[in-house]
Amino acid sequence: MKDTQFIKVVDFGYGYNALTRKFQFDGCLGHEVGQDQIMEKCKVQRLLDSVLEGYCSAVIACGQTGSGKTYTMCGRNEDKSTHEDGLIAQCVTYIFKTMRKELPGCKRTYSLRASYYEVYNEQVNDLLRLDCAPRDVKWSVKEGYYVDDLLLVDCESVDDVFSVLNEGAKNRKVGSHELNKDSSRSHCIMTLHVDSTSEIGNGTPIVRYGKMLFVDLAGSERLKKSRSSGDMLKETGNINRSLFTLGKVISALAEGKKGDLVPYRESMLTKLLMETLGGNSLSLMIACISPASSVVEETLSTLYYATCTKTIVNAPSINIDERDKVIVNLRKEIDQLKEENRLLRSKLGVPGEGDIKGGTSPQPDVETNQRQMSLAITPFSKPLACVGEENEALVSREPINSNQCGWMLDKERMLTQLRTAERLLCNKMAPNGRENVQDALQHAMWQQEPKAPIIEGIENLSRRTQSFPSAQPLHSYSEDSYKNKSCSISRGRSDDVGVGGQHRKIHLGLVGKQGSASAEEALRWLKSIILVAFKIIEL
Ligand SMILES: Nc1ncnc2c1ncn2[C@@H]1O[C@H](COP(=O)(O)OP(=O)(O)OP(=O)(O)O)[C@@H](O)[C@H]1O
Repeated sequence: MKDTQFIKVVDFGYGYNALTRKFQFDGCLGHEVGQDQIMEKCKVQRLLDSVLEGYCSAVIACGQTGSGKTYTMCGRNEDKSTHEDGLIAQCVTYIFKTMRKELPGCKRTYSLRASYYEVYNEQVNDLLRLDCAPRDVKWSVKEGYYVDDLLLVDCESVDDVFSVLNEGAKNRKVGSHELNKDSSRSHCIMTLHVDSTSEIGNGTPIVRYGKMLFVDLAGSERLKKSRSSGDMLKETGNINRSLFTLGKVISALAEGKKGDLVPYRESMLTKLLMETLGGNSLSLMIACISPASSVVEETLSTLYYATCTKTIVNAPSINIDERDKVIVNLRKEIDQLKEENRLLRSKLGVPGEGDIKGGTSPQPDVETNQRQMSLAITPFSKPLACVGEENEALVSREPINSNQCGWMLDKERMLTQLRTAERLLCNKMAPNGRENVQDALQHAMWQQEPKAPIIEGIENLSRRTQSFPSAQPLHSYSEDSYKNKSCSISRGRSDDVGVGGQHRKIHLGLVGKQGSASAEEALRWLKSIILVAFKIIEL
C-alpha cells in the first residue's frame, strides 16, 4: 500500500473464496521505489553511523528465489547502460565519505578491511581465495562463532572495496533454473571491519571495532516450480534445510527463548548469524517478495517470517577492549561527579570551579601488561580524589536541605562504585599472580569490606532477608568449593544468592536459610556480592 507501513496480500485461491492478509512493517517499498531510495527508506544510514562508533550492524536480505535479494544488495552490473548501484555500493560510499569528514573536537583515525565468503552446502568458502580448502568455523568467548583464517583485504578507497565486491560476485556459486537464470546457490556474507582510534580527555587512545555485515541469503525454492535437477537438487536441499533452521532460530528468539534453547548450532548459517539475531548487533532485515500471484504462498511465508523477526530484541553494544571499556566508564563517572559537584556548588553558593584537573598523561611503560594497565588508570586517580575531597567538603557544610542530601547520597554511591571499580582493576593487576578477571573478582570478593547500603532496592532485600531467623553467609563456602564450580556460587534454591562468573549470569536474591550466621551478617555479604556482580556485568 503506497507510502504506508502496510502490505496487503490477496490470495484469490481457487474460485470465489479470496483471502486477504495485511502485514505491518517499519517500511514497505513498492516497485516504484528505486535503488537510490533504499538507503534512505530503510534508514541504513543509522546502522552505518553506529558501525563508525564501534557497533556491529547487519543487513540481511531474505525471500524466495528470484524475488530480488541479490539485486537489492549488489545492484545490476551486466553492462554500463543498465548499471545500478546496490545497497552495498551505496553504503561503502557513505562510509568512506563519513570517515574522511573531520568531526569538530574529535580526532579519529579509521582503517577498513573487507572480507567476503559464502556458505555453500554447509561449507564456508572464502570468495577472495578460491585456491584454498573450505574454511573452519570456530568459537571464541570474545567473538562468538567466526570463520577462521579468512582473507581480510585492507581497503583505502571506495574502489578497493568495489574490487573485493566484484571478485566475490564473480566467485560465488550461481545456477540457472526456471525461476531465476542467475540464482545464488549459497548464502553470501560480505563484512566490512571498521576500526577507529580516538583519544579521550587526557590523550588516552581508545580503539573501537565496528563491523558491517551484508547478508544475501540464498532463496527458498519449491522443486516443483524451479525444476532444479542434478547437483542443484542437492544444493536446493541444503538451502532449504539451512533456511528452515534459520526459521527455527527466529521463532525461538521471537518466543523469548535464550541460550541453548535457540538452535543456532544446527546449521552453519545460523552459527554465523548468531551475533545479528538475538546478539549485540543492530540488524535490518529486508524481505523481498514478488507480486506474481503464482508465488503467493511463498510470499505469505516470507511475510510471516519477517513478522516473526520483527519481535526479536537485540542488545547492541560497542566493541572495545576491556581495558578501554573500564577507562571510558571511569571517565564517564568522573564527568558525572563533576556535574553533580557543580550543581551542589551552585545550590550551596560556593563560588568557583574546584581545582580538578585531568592529571598528566603518563608515558606508557611497555614492559608488562600489568604496568600498562596501572599507568592507564593513574590519570583517573587524581581527579577522582579531588572530586571525592570536594564532595566531603561540600557535605560538611550547613545548612543542607533534603534535596541536597539526596544528591550527596547519590554521589556517595557513585564514588563507592568508582572506588570498587578501581580496586577491582588493581586486584586484576595484583602482584600475587591473579591475572585473569575471574580470579581477580573472586579475590576481590573474599577481601572486600562491605559498607553501608549503596544500591537501589537494597532496603527491600534487607527487609525480606530479616524475615529469615538464621541465614547462611556466603563466606562459609570454602574458597576451594567456590573455585571448583568455576566462579559460580549458588545454593541451588530460587531465593539464594549466586554469582555465575563463567556464563556471565548474575542471580541476585536472598541468602538461604541454613547455617548459623545472623541475618545482618548475611546481608552484609549480599551487599558485597551485588557490588561485585555489577562489576562482572560491566567487565
Ligand atoms: N526491483 C527490481 N527491479 C528490477 N529488476 C529486478 C528487481 N528485483 C529483481 N530484479 C531482477 O530479477 C532477477 C532476479 O533477481 P535476483 O537475482 O536479485 O533474485 P534473488 O532473490 O537473489 O534470487 P536467488 O535467491 O535465486 O538468488 C534479476 O535479473 C534482477 O535484476
